[in-house]
Amino acid sequence: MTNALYILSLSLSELTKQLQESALSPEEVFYTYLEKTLDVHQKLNCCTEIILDSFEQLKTIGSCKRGILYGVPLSLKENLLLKNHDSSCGVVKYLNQPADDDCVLVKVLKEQGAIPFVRTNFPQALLNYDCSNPIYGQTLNPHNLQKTAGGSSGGEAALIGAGGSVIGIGTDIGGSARIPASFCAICGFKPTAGRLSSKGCKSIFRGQKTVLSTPGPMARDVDSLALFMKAEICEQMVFLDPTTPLLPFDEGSRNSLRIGYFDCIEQTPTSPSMTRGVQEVKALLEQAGHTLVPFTPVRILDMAELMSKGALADGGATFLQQLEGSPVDPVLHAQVAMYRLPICLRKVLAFILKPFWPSGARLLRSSDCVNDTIAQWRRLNLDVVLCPIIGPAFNFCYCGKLMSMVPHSMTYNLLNFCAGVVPVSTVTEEDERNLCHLDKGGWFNRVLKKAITGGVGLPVAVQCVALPWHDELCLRFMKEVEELVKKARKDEGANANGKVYLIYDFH
Ligand SMILES: CCCCCCCCCCCCCCCCCC(=O)NCCO
Repeated sequence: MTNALYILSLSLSELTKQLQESALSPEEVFYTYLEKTLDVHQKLNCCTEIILDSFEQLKTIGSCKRGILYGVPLSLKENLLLKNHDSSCGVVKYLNQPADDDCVLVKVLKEQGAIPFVRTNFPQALLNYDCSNPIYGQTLNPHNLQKTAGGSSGGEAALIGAGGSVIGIGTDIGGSARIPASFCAICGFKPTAGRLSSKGCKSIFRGQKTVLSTPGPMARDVDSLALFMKAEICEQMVFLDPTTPLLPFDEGSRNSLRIGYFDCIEQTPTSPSMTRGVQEVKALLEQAGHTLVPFTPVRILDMAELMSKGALADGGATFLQQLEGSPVDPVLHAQVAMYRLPICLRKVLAFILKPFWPSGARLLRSSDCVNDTIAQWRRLNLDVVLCPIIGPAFNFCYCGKLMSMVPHSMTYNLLNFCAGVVPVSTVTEEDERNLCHLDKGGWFNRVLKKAITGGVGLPVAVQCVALPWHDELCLRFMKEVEELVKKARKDEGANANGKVYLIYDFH
């Protein structure tokens, strides 16, 4: 194995150990990843710029030798502010407005010895889970170039999934760190909003508090996500952003868990492979001695309504305003067409739709989704929940037509629970044959069928959820899932039946 292949094969924990012990130098690690990133970008169009300041940072990195991430090259989604760089969010009017300062997360990571070296792609205006915009174009999926990488942190997921970065940061208001992780076979984590600083994470809306956005790490394995959280959660973060809690990262230990599970949710399209992923992981968890309890998400239709009316309380007016002067990317056409409908026409449509699609037509009602959900967890005495995540990777331009799938991920932004995604399997021929069941389930199911047709071999992931501020527990649960899947793969004879996904094969 060449030195480059060796470096690229190391997990984040192994890499940091080798750097701290001087078995590898920051220079050889940096240039190895830079070369790989350039190669991956040529194929996938996942990057927006190489951060030239990183070459300067590399020269003085020795002063950060005691940092947790000393010498580790790091990738960043473009909406994370970086001093003297634009964060366009794919919108023309944000071009040529360089930031005055780095965002807090980047400042802390630099102190911890990490070297941000590349910025990554996203969908225009960030409120979509595809990955294309008129400035940087479409990002492709590393496992099938005919599919999207997902979004909105799709550039991160594609780059990490193809081996061009060992750790990166995405942002997530509706699934944007988790959905592309699912599409690209990596792990993505949405912490409880507020646990990590959001200061300097640019969004297209300001002041929207109903559905909370948060930055979150993305990497090839769960340990890397945990190491990232450990590096960020420190006194300096609280000093730079006192809105974050003085809550040290607790590595803890893994005990037997009581796990709620469900493999589909009402009125929300779910693909056969997403359902199978949950069922297979449920069986593995039971065999390992955990207790699995059926769980029905409470008031999901109320929540879907709150998501839509919270994230777009003005009916999409601000969203359209921000796009003024920009060409609109094709991934947004379905959404923009809806936001442009006059309010009176929407009301008429809602009236007509009500008997056929009540959830899409109901008026906002008051409800207490957070406390109802917590009460349900307490009644069942749950530690965590296992559930599906949107996937497998879609054909281009279908994400905007399938906003009806967003409750799979956005529910946990609305509730402000923490949630993460772990790849567990690949799409089988049988999953593909089972797509015929989607013909029966209404218009959205038929669109989903078109979106995911031709997906054999693509990654399948599951979602792990925990209560607010239980980020460490969520990560420990994700780690348990990851380890059980790896062990099952070995036991079943190295993927002989095509069921268990070979996590590292793609890298
Ligand atoms: C049964 C019908 C349910 C419809 C629910 C519709 C909710 C629509 C909410 C508006 C669209 C949100 C898309 C979110 C995609 C992910 C975006 C994201 O996380 N971006 C990160 C920004 O930092």
